[in-house]
Amino acid sequence: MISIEAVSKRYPDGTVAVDGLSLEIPDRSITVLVGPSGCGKTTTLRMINRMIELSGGRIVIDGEDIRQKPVNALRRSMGYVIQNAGLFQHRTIVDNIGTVPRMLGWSKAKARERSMELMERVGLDPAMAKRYPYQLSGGQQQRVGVARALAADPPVLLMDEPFSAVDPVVRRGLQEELLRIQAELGKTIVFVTHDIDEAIRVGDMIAVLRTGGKLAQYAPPDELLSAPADAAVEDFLGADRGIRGLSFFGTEALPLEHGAVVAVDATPQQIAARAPGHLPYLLVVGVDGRPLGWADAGTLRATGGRGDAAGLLPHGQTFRAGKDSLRVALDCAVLSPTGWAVAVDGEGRAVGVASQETIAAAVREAHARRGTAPVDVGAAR
Ligand SMILES: Nc1ncnc2c1ncn2[C@@H]1O[C@H](COP(=O)(O)OP(=O)(O)OP(=O)(O)O)[C@@H](O)[C@H]1O
Repeated sequence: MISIEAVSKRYPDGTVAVDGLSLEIPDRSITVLVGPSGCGKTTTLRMINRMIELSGGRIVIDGEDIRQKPVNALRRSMGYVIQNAGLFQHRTIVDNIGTVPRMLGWSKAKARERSMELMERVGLDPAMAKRYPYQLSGGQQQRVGVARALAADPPVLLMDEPFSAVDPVVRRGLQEELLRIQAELGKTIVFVTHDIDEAIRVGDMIAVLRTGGKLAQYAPPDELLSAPADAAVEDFLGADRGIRGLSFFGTEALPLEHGAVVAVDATPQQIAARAPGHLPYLLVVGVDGRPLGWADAGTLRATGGRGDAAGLLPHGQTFRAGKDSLRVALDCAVLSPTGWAVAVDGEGRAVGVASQETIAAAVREAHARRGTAPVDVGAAR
C-alpha cells in the first residue's frame, strides 16, 4: 500500500501545487488521479518516486517512509510511463524495453529474451523488435513505453497521461490492453489523466483533485458517478453520469420475458401456449435460436410462425444476459423499434426480452442493493 499522508508541495516561486493531500492507494489495483489542468496530478505522481521532493507530509510504501530508502532502489521498484512514451530514439525497440534490465546487470541475451516476452504481452508484433521508435505509430510507441516500464517487474507502475497523445480509438485499445495486463500481473498502478472518462474506464479508485492540489473526492468510479461529493465534482463528471453509471451494474438480476421468444416454425397453438397475452410484439427466432426480428403479436397468434424473416421489424442490437451491463441493455431497448431489448446467450441465441420499464426498475433495485441511490447534488446547492 502507498500511503500519501498530508502531503504538500510548494515550488520555490511560491506556487502551492499540492496542499495537504491524503490518500491510501491500495495494492494490486489502479488508482487514478484526475482533475483539471494544473491541479497537481503530475507533481503528486512524481513525489511518489521522488523526482520531486515533498515540502510537507510523508509518503509511506509498505510501512517505510520513501525518504528512508535510497532513491535508486525506490525508483527501481517503480515503472514509469509518460505521455509520448519518451523512448530513446537511437535505440531499437528491443533495446528500449531492455534498458532497465541492462542497467541492473542482466546479460544482453537475458534482457533481449525479457523484451521479446514483454512485446508479446503488450500486443506488439515481435517483428518490430529491430525497428527504431520513429518507425512505429504513436499507439505502438506507447505500448513499448508500457513494456519498458514493466521490464524489471516492479511492483508499482506510475503512469502520467500515458495515452493522451493518441486518437480516441487507439486510446480505447490501449486502455483495454492495460486492463488485460493488469488482470494478469496485478501491479499497484497510479495513473494520471485529465480525462474523466478514461479515469472511469480504467480506475478501481479515483481521486478527483481540484486546483490548488486539494482532494475533492476519493471513491470507486460507480460511487463517484452516483454520488458526487459536491457541485464542482458533478460538473467535472460531465453530462449523462446516471447513464454512464449503469456500466457498473450487471444484468444477472434483470428479469427476462422468456415467453416472448417464438420459433420461426411455431404453430398458433404453440404460440398461444407460450407467449404472454399482454405483449404487443414477439421475437421470432430461427431454428438455430438466433433472433430474426420482431413480429406483431396479434398477427403471429393468428397465423403462426413466419416461416422466414420477411416483414419482421429488425431486432436491433442484442445484449449478453448476465455478461453485459445494464447500460448496454438499456441502450439496446432505447434503439429497438419495439422498445424491448433482446437478451442472448454466449452463442447468440435469444434467451428472452426486457422492456425499458423492466430495465429502469432493475436500475432502481440495483442502486438500492448497493446503497448508492442517486444523489441530486443540485438540490443541496
Ligand atoms: N517547477 C515548477 N515551478 C513552479 N510551479 C510549478 C512547477 N511545476 C509545476 N508547477 C505548478 O504547479 C501546479 C501543478 O502542476 P502539475 O504539473 O502538477 O499539474 P497537473 O495537474 O499535472 O497539470 P496538467 O494536467 O496540465 O499536466 C501548476 O500550477 C503548475 O504551474
